[in-house]
Amino acid sequence: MSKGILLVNLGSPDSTKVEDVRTYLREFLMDKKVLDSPWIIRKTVVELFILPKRPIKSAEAYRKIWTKDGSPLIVISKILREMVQKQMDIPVSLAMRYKNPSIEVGLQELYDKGVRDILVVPLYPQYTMSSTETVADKVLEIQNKKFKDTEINFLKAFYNHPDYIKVLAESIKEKLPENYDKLLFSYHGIPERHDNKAIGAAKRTKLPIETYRNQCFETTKLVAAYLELPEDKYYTSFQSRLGRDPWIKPYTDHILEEFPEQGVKNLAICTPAFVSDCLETLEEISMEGREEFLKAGGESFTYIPCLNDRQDWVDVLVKWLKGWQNN
Ligand SMILES: C=CC1=C(C)c2cc3[nH]c(cc4nc(cc5[nH]c(cc1n2)c(C)c5CCC(=O)O)C(CCC(=O)O)=C4C)c(C)c3C=C
Ligand SMILES: [Fe+2]
Ligand SMILES: [Fe+2]
Repeated sequence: MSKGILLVNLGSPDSTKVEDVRTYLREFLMDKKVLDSPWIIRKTVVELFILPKRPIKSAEAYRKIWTKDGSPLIVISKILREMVQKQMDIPVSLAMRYKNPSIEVGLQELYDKGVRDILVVPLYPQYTMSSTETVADKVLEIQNKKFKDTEINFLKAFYNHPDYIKVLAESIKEKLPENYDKLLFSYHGIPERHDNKAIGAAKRTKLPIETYRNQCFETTKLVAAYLELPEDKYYTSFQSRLGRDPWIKPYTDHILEEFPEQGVKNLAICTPAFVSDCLETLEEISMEGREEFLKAGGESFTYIPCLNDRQDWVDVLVKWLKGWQNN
């Protein structure tokens, strides 16, 4: 069977117009793997409490990072696809879990090229229900509706893979200032309830299911070991909180406020839950986070970019994809 690759990232609104941001947030937050309450409660919360105002604030944030070619997340993902395609002799397509290009379009593109054996690559190093699992759900739903004669497999989460750790660590090393007090690893957060579900599933099934929080700490530990960082030189925290439920801790915004009074004045920060820079890294961390830290008494703030279109990252992806292709 003819083989092909589908790279999948999260997705962005089509534009920074409030209405486009609202449509995007509706699709995103109505996903039961993101807001995991019963449909009627989710619908009420999303329509009555989130969608009237949040899109205005989010659109403003998107406007600060938007490029002439669109959302950084999409632009970078397109470049990544092109670079991977250059080194692969099978078709490589790109899709987004929310909005465009959709997973349906990505699968159709491969199908029209005669591909029937597909490796889906969720572009998330750590897996959890609101990232990797919802990509798999959507892909399988569409396969079942339209592409029943295809075989589909998924690339495993790579949060502890030595190839990934090496490129991540090297990307950090290149940007780490000589005199920094602490390197903060800030990961996208999730509600604690999501990780509790993973703990329940691990107990019930005796499968080696790792919580998202533990995976993040493992990524930090492996990068720190690679870079030979002493324990007092790095810290792990979680960003992007939404709503009133408890999310996994510690919270990045609290840490950024507390660090200066603990003597951490020169901070470097990386965001390893994201392989491409996006709203959460460029605006929430590099703009808002920087301001918060400096206001609290911090002196220097170095934002370390995501892997984006680094050649060593492309080479690692290509190595993994060729491994699958030749299997
Ligand atoms: C309940 C809410 C959310 C969960 C759970 C969640 C998990 C999660 N998200 C990412 C990756 C990204 N999220 C991004 C933006 C974003 N995330 C949420 C909410 C949850 N995410 C919202 C509402 C938004 C939109 C912006 C906003 O209004 O604040 C992005 C950036 C997208 C972009 O266009 O740049 C990414 C990427 C992961 C990996 C994850 C679980 C670990
Ligand atoms: Fe998110
Ligand atoms: Fe955010």
